[in-house]
Amino acid sequence: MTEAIRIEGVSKRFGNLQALDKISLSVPHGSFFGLLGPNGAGKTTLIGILGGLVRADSGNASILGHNVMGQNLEYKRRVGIVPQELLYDPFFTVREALIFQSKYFGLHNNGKHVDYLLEKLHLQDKAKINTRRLSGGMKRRLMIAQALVHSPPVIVLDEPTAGVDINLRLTLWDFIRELRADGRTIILTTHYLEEAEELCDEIALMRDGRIVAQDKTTHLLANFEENIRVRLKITGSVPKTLPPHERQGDYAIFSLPDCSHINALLNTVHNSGGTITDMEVSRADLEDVFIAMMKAH
Ligand SMILES: Nc1ncnc2c1ncn2[C@@H]1O[C@H](COP(=O)(O)OP(=O)(O)OP(=O)(O)O)[C@@H](O)[C@H]1O
Repeated sequence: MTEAIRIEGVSKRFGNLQALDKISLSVPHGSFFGLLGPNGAGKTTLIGILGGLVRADSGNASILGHNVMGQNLEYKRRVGIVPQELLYDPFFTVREALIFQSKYFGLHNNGKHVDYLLEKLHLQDKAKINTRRLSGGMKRRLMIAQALVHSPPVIVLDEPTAGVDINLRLTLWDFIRELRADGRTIILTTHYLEEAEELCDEIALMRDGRIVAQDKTTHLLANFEENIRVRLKITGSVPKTLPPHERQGDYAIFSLPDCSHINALLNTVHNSGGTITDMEVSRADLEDVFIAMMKAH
């Protein structure tokens, strides 16, 4: 598989703050890639470098083989970036803004594609409204449409669902999945980890300007050592020799490597005269992996 994005040893300082520290990352073309990390990890700075908005101090980055750091702006045709902040031009209607954006790319007859984007992003009935009059969620949809006017093969979405209601979030993901099925590469940052777990086939976890893990989502979950979570409510005599656990009110929470350890746990409770009055078993999710990784680094 070719690489949609290649980042090699990219560093960026803001004054005393090392926002990015020799980041290297490879995003396969055609993948749905999640870039996750706590506030301030450096995700937006890295995306800014890919979009030519932030100048790296050192390192290299390319999109589909086109360097993003030199004078050649050819890479801009290959990528559509949806930034986190709501940026819009208050002088245009929604449709005018998209037609205008198309012209930046030399697309002078882009009306059909603009109408397609308006429909897919549920903005048709807002087409003739001034962008100032859009709600926050609608402005975000307009920004997504703006990033797609030139049908870029690589799409970078920095928290696209922040401030978007649940119905729209679902339709938005359907649309993004369609784009992906069409062969595009999607790079996503989000703080909704269940969203990342469902959508992304590969994930990089960032912290303090560094990548602390990068793997297929299924591998990250399968290799997590505390894969099974058992929540028990024990009444009667609570055994003194319980394996390590956390307390949550009346419940004891156990993290086990796999299901084969459940029997031994239940036997320990039973043999000491304890009674289990409630039990819940769940698999670790991306949030558990994320929290454990952040603690470890
Ligand atoms: N222009 C700037 N000047 C100074 N510091 C900056 C600038 N841009 C970002 N930073 C700092 O760099 C660090 C990384 O910020 P960045 O926005 O890349 O993080 P992030 O992972 O996108 O966070 P969030 O999840 O909150 O969006 C932060 O400590 C931030 O305060």
